[in-house]
Amino acid sequence: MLQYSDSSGTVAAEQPRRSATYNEKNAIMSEASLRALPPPTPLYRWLILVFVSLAMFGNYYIYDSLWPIVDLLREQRGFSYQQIGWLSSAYNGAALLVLLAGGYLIDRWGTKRAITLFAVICLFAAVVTAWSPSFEVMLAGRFMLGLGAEPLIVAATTVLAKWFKGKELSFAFGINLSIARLGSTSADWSTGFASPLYANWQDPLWLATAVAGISVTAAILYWILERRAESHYSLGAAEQTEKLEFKNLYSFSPSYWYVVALCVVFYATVFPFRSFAIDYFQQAHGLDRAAAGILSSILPFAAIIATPLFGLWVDRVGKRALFMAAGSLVLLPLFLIVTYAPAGPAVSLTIPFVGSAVVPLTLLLVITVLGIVFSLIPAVMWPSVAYIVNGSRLGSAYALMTFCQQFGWIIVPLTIGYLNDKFAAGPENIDGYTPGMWVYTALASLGLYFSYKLWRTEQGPNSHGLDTITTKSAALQK
Ligand SMILES: C[C@H](NC(=O)[C@@H](N)CCCCN)C(=O)O
Repeated sequence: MLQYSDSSGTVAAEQPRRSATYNEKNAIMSEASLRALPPPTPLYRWLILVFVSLAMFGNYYIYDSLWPIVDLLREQRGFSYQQIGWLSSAYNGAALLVLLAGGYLIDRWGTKRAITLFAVICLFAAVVTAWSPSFEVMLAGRFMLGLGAEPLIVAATTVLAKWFKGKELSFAFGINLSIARLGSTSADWSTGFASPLYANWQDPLWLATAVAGISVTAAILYWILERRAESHYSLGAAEQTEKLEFKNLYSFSPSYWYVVALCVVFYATVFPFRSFAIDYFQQAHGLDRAAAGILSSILPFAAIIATPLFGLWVDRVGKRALFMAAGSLVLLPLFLIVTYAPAGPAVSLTIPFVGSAVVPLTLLLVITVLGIVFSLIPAVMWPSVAYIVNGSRLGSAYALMTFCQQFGWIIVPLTIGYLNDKFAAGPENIDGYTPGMWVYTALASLGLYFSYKLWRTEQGPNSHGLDTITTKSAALQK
């Protein structure tokens, strides 16, 4: 009879006839060698982080490579805004399907094989998206991207948890997310450093395919490193990846559901806004593509720097629910300012090796503030779940949150595309973009409502300490 440690650390008896999963076998093998081998060196841990994060870099680049060519797809291939919305939502449709099985596959194959396989799926997705002028083929490519990209993110998180648990886990998550966001930023910057490619819709997508190659290479290097580590270091028993489970949903507390609701409306606002932003800056504000790309890049670029800093700050001062409410409040007026406020004076922006842009001050300020909110809310929201949910159910809680996130994110691009088409949005009719901006504003007000409810709950007897637990208070409790 086999014995293995489950994620809560208890030893369970293996059921007869069920073959051991990859992690179970790994746990048994590492039990035997645990005493003989030294722990991995810090350098080895950080190398693992770099390769897994580079796999994420490619993943985020491919996802965002579509947005700088929205105008070309409309002009050269006659796509409507609604078809652009479908190209965005196809990713989420696939993610909804695969997230149900993702945890199982990662557990079965182990993260080495899973990350490489998902990176290869992303590479194929990039090829299919760039391949043919047919809308249906492109849609299939974006669907395939959802099948690879979202479970790759889950697998990467599993790797970080395994290598950094009890070490610098939050900081490692912050660095991982920053490198991933560099992928989004680079896709926006490609309008500058790769501007000759933007003569047609296809070449920027081939560039994305090349970046997908970086992702696969990084995944293979991670595989080699982790395999070497298994015989040189004691890695401890691998955690089992928790599955998405729909039973016992009711047992999560109201605070958890307020965080999930905030997550749904927050990402349903920011990600679709980014999808249409470069085209919007071109059509409604008269920027050229390179300037629109540079302006759009400020959002993920701000997040690269500010997300880890907000993480460190919040760990020191607590006040997590308050920070989420404050971020939601700041988000609320931004889309209306973009729509109704005067453009203000033109200001010049230069990004070394990328290019320069002259952009209206109002847009620059709004995107910068949006970038700060995009750093603050994710930096506080994702780690907050760990304070609300019991450790043994944390994996399920995150999987469920990511699953719910897709529902908002699938609907909004379709809605914005529909509204832009219905109101004939374009350079001759800038007002046609206004209904879409009101949709973002309505979602942001829901975000404010959910974060206020969370804050109120956390002030009362059912608090989980979101506003009170700090690194200092946690250390005193030990
Ligand atoms: C941490 C969070 N990640 C997600 O929301 C992922 N489910 C999807 C990311 C897709 C980006 N192209 C984030 O990025 O804030």
